[in-house]
Amino acid sequence: MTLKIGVIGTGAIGQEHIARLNGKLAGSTVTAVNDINPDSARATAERYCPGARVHETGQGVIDDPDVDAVVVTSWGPSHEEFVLASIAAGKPVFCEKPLATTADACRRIVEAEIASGRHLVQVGFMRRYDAGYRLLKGVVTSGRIGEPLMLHSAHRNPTVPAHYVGDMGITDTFIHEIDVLRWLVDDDYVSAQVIQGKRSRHAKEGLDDPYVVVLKTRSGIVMDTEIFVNCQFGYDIQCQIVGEDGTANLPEPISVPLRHQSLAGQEIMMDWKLRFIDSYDVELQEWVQATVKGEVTGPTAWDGYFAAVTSDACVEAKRTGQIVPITTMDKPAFYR
Ligand SMILES: NC(=O)C1=CN([C@@H]2O[C@H](COP(=O)(O)OP(=O)(O)OC[C@H]3O[C@@H](n4cnc5c(N)ncnc54)[C@H](O)[C@@H]3O)[C@@H](O)[C@H]2O)C=CC1
Ligand SMILES: O=C1[C@@H](O)[C@H](O)[C@@H](O)[C@H](O)[C@H]1O
Repeated sequence: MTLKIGVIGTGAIGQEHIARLNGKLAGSTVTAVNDINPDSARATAERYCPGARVHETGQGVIDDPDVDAVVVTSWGPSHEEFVLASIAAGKPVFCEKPLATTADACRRIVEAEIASGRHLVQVGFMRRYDAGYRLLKGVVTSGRIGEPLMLHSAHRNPTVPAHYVGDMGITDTFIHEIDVLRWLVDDDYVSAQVIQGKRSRHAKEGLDDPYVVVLKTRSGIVMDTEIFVNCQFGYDIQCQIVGEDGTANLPEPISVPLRHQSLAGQEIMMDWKLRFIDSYDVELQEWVQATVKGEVTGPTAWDGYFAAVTSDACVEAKRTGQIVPITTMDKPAFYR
C-alpha cells in the first residue's frame, strides 16, 4: 500500500520532507499541501509533488479524503491546532518538533490521543534515528562503560536567522538534546539550571548566547549542554557520556581528513539540514512503514509533552538563575 500524505507548512523542512516522501522514500506519496503563504504552497507543489492538491487551509489538508496521514511542518505555535484536528479526524500525524510550544498544549494533545483510543501521533525528534546516536546508545546499553554518571554535550550553530529570538535557544535548539539525552540513558529529568556564558559579540540584541544548561536525572546523572548559536565556525553537535568504567563519544560525521595550506584537519558542516540528512530519511521511512501497519514506533506525544515540560523549566531556570524542579503528570498507561 502507498501511504497518501498531506503536508501542512511548505517552508524549509516542509520542502525537505515533501521531497523525501514524494520520491526518495518507499511506500509514500504526497497528495495535498498547504501553507499560510499560498505562493509557497503552490511553488512547492509544482517543484516537489506536481499533481498534489493545494489547499487554502491546513484543515482542508486534514479533511481531504485522498490523505491517509498528515505531516505538520508549519511554525511551532500552529502545531497544536493541526495535531488536534488530525486526531479528531482519526488520521495519523507526524509533527515536527516541538509537538507544541507549551506543556499545557502538549498535555491537551496527549489527552486527545488517549481519548481517541488510538496511537496516532509521532514527534520529529530525528536524532533518535541518527546512526551515531544509535551507536552511542548501543554502547551504553551494552554496559561497557558501566553506569552513566555524567554527560557533556554541545549544540552549536554557526549563526541563526533574524526570526530566531527570545528563548529559542531552548525551545527550538536545546529541545533536541532534551529528547535525545533522556532516550540515550533511558532516564527522566528532575531539575534544570541555566548558567549564562560570557556574551558573544556576535549575539544580536535580545538574544543570550552562549549558555550552559545543566539537567539532573532521576537516577542522579548530571548532564551539561553548551548552547551556542553564533559560534561562527560550523554546525557542531557533541556528546560525551562519562560512565563508571569509561567514556563514550558521539562519532563525528564522516569527512575526508585534509592536509592543506599548513593545516591538518577535517571540514565541519555549516548546515543542520546536512548534518542529520540521513536520520530524517530513516525517521520518515520508519514512520511510513509503521503508519501503514497502524502503529507508532517513534517518539510519542508523551515524549513531546515531556520535552515541553523540561523546556518550560529550562526557560524559567534561565530567567531566574535558580535550579527549577521538573514535574510532569504521571505517565499514562497508554504510553507504557
Ligand atoms: N527536526 C529538525 O531538525 C527541524 C525541525 N524544524 C521544525 O520544523 C518546523 C518548521 O520549521 P522551518 O521549516 O525551519 O520553518 P520555515 O519558517 O522555513 O517554514 C515554516 C512554514 O510554515 C508556514 N506556516 C506558518 N504558520 C502556518 C499555518 N498556521 N498554516 C500553514 N502554514 C503555516 C510558514 O508560512 C512557512 O512556510 C518548526 O516547528 C521547526 O522547529 C525545523 C528545522 C529542523
Ligand atoms: O531544529 C533545528 C532548528 O530549528 C534550530 O533552530 C537549530 O538550532 C537546530 O540545530 C536545528 O536542528
